[in-house]
Amino acid sequence: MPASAPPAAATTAAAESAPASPDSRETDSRDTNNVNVREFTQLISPTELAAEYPATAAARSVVQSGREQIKRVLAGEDERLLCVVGPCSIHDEQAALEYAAKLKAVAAETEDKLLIVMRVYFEKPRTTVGWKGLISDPGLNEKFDMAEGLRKARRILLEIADLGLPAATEMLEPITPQYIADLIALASIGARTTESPCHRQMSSGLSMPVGYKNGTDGSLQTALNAMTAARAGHSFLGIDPDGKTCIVRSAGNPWGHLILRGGHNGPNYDAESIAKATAGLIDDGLPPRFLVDCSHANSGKDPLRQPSVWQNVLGQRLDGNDSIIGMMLESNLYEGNQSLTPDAADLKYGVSVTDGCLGWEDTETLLRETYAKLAS
Ligand SMILES: O=C[C@H](O)[C@H](O)COP(=O)(O)O
Ligand SMILES: C=C(OP(=O)(O)O)C(=O)O
Repeated sequence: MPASAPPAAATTAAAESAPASPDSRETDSRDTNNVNVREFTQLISPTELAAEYPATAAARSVVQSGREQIKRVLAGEDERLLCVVGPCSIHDEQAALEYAAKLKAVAAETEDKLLIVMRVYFEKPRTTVGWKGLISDPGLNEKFDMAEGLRKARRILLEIADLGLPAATEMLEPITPQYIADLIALASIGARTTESPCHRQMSSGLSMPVGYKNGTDGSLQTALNAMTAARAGHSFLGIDPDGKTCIVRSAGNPWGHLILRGGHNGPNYDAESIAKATAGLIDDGLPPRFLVDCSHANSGKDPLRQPSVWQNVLGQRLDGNDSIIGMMLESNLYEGNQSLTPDAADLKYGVSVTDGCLGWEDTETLLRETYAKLAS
């Protein structure tokens, strides 16, 4: 400490004996609050965003009908196979819409046996660090223009709904649903957040069915507990449509379901794991019907292994196991994945920037083969 600086103890004694002025109170608060925050940036409210991109009657009808069809599959009242298919993450509007148009064509031709819902994932939960998705960083340039990210997400969802395709997404930030949930037919809570009380509470108020991945460690009970928790009503902190912080009082969401995605110890789509999941659901008083994610730890993150996982699970279903109500597939226009580039304009078109995906041609073949097997 320089010789001219006052001794700290003296400063403290003076501060203790003198009444605090408004200025010193402000200084005190700055010393202890938001120490590691660099900036707050106000965001457009959900109501304002919806006014910019209103849900058309046609889009609302696709979402409503998608939710109802999914609920019937979950309830065991509709025997079609629920196929949640699409990119690991959306980063390019044009590619997302090209993909959606292709998927819609297959969905229309196979709809008597398959209920196809497109993965339209805008929020990526990272194991450590990495691009967190289009809502967080729409420019893929670490500028984090989240107002623009939310705009893009809403616009893409509207365009996909206008094509007549229901959309599925992961709900990661508990703030996000107020901005886009009216356009989502199916939500999921990821393996990294299934154990989080905040996400369970959020799910209890969501308007659509919600799938819970098993934990990254493979833990089934984490997802079963999430289902039980989210079926109950909760009171929790959130935002309202005007973007004001508020107490949210939810009614509980009865449409929770399990998604098996494998774990650190390996896959969990084999017959023994499927039987264990069915028994676990029954033991916990939960409906014994679930999805299998053919990607992530079930494919060892090798996108080209997804078709064999899919065929295996489909085989179990064809053999009579109707606990399996559907599958999830990570698929994009083109196979594989790529690293981010300093300029997003240099990215390859239609290739994932997160997990590797199956390419469109193989995806279409898989869906059509599946249809043929179910129809025969
Ligand atoms: O589905 C996407 C990824 O598996 C998830 O976001 C985790 O990715 P990471 O382990 O590369 O961070
Ligand atoms: C992140 C995802 O999966 P998981 O939570 O299973 O890792 C995902 O499906 O995009």
